[in-house]
This record gives sequence, structure tokens and C-alpha cells, in this order.
Amino acid sequence: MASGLLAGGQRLCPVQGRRRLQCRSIALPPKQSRPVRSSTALTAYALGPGGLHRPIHEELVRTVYIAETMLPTKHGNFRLRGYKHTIDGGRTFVEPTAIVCGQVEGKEDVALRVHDSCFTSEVLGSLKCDCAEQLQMSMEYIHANAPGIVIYLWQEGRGIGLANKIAAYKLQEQGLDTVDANRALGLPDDLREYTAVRNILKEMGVKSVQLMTNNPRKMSILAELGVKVTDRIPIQVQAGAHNKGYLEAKSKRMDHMIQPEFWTTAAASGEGGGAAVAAAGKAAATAAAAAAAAAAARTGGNGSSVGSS
Ligand SMILES: Nc1nc2c(ncn2[C@@H]2O[C@H](COP(=O)(O)OP(=O)(O)OP(=O)(O)O)[C@@H](O)[C@H]2O)c(=O)[nH]1
Repeated sequence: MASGLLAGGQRLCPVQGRRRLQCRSIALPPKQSRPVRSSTALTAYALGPGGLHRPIHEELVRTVYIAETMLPTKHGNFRLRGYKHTIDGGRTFVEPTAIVCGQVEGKEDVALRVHDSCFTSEVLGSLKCDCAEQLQMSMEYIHANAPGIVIYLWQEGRGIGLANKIAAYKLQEQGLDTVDANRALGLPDDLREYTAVRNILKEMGVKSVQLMTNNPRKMSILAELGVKVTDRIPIQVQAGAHNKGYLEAKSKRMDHMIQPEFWTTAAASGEGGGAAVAAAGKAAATAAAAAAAAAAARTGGNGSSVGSS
């Protein structure tokens, strides 16, 4: 079935849940203006497509494949696939991408990183978190262990949005950790939703995945959505001075499976994040070591470890 380009509401082939819908027009979302409350205080605005705690109705969820191109990167050559995703019947869209290496179509046990955007580290080079390192590690890993996919979702700040994340950072400067900062703003710990992942995997014919994550919640949410997760690939980054507290809070307060040595060692006194490691049940240790070495070379870090969950 042909899939149309999106410009002014042409014919598209949406994928919804388990079935592929017939081609039909989807209008681009109308321009929306939102009231901006003026306040000198730190005020949290729920600007996500669904707003706070809004339930997701499956009949309004649609993920539309748009196009694929080849993308040479410093981590190797990838297929970059673009999608439009809506959870409100087409009123608003986000644009997930699948960064693919190798032939994943029809395959079992495909290495999958579900990665949420982090403007601060990925664009600005912030050292306050481990997101940029994890993205680089994922691309290196799936390139070395193809086939694999990184699904990149625009869910900044665990879904609260960039401005709210900046507000949360402001509170973290005053001593709150990443969890309490969200709560102090009246925001949930995590606002992300993953129906796009399920739909993209379905659209690509991926049968099962090994999920590259330390987050047990991500594993269970994807499983609840019907994604067959056969294994977990830990993706741990050695802490630096600036992200040590963040990694510790993720481990202690959000149950992330990050081994203490990744946020408690001497490497944490360094300026940047150190070596990063991915290792898996079925993954080759050599690839993990290669990724760690590459990360160490990149960051000048001194930590390197190959471990399993
Ligand atoms: N609200 C908030 N979001 C943050 C903060 N630091 C990074 N993020 C966002 O957190 C998201 C990544 O989530 P994490 O909790 O780091 O990790 P995860 O994706 O749940 O788990 P992994 O799969 O193991 O990486 C990205 O969207 C970042 O923009 C912070 O201090 N506050």
C-alpha cells in the first residue's frame, strides 16, 4: 500500500493498533494558540499533546509512516524513517523517527532503544543527565549488532516539555532531586506515552525486541501495549560530577536498574560522563566493550565495564 507525503492533508496510510487502516486524508492540525500565563514564579504549563493525565483513547491514536532515507552518521550508516503520530484523532501531531540498522522487518529479538528527546544534553551538550551518551551508545550498539532500531520520541523532560524541564532544573539548583522537582511543580514524575513505539514496530513487521533500557517501567508499559519484549539490554553510563545525583535519583527513586558503581565511583568526580557500556543477555560482550572504548575515547572517561542486568 502506498503511503503519501504529508503536505496539506494528502492521502496517508495510518497504522492503528494491530490493523492497518485504509488510506484516507488527514488534515494537518490547525494552528493553535495557547494562553500564556504571566508569572514571575516558576509555573508549570502542561503543554504536551495530551495535557496532564489525559487518558489515551485507542480510537484516536494513529501513527503514519511518511518516508525513509539513508543517513550516514559518525556512528555508521542508518535508515531514517519518519512518522506522524497523533493521540487525539489528528488534532495534533508529533513526529517520531525510527533510526534503523539492518533488516529488522519480520525479525525476532531486534535490539531496540526507545529514546526520549533531551534538548539540553543532545543539542546543548549538558552534563546534567546521561541522555546524550545513551543515544550515542545505542546507535553504536545497534550498528555493531544489527539489526536494531532506535525509536526517537519527542517527549522532552519525560514528557513534561522543555520549559517545564527548565523549571524543574531551576528547582534542582535549589536542592530538589529530579523527582521532587517535578512534584513541586505539580507535574507527574513521568508523562511519556509509547503507543507510537507499538505502532512503528507493527508497521515495520518487527516481531519481538530486546529493549535497551535500565527503566523497568518502560519495559512494563511496552509489554502492556502488546510489544513482545524478550530481553533487556542494560545501557549504563558512568556518572560524572554533574549527573551523579541524577543517576542516583533514577536508581533510588525511580527504580532504574543502574548499578551503584555507575554513580558512586571516583569517576563521578570527573567533569563529564565517563565510559558507557551496553551489555546484554544475548549481546556480544565485544560490542559492548567496543562501545565502552569508543565512549571513553570520546569523553576522556576512565570507566569501562561490561556487565549484564
Ligand atoms: N523532568 C525531567 N526530565 C529530565 C531530567 N533530566 C533528563 N530528563 C529527561 O528524561 C528523559 C529520559 O528519561 P530518563 O528518566 O533519563 O531515562 P528513561 O528513558 O526513563 O530510562 P532508560 O531507558 O534507562 O534511559 C528525557 O526526555 C530527558 O529530557 C530532569 O531532571 N527532569
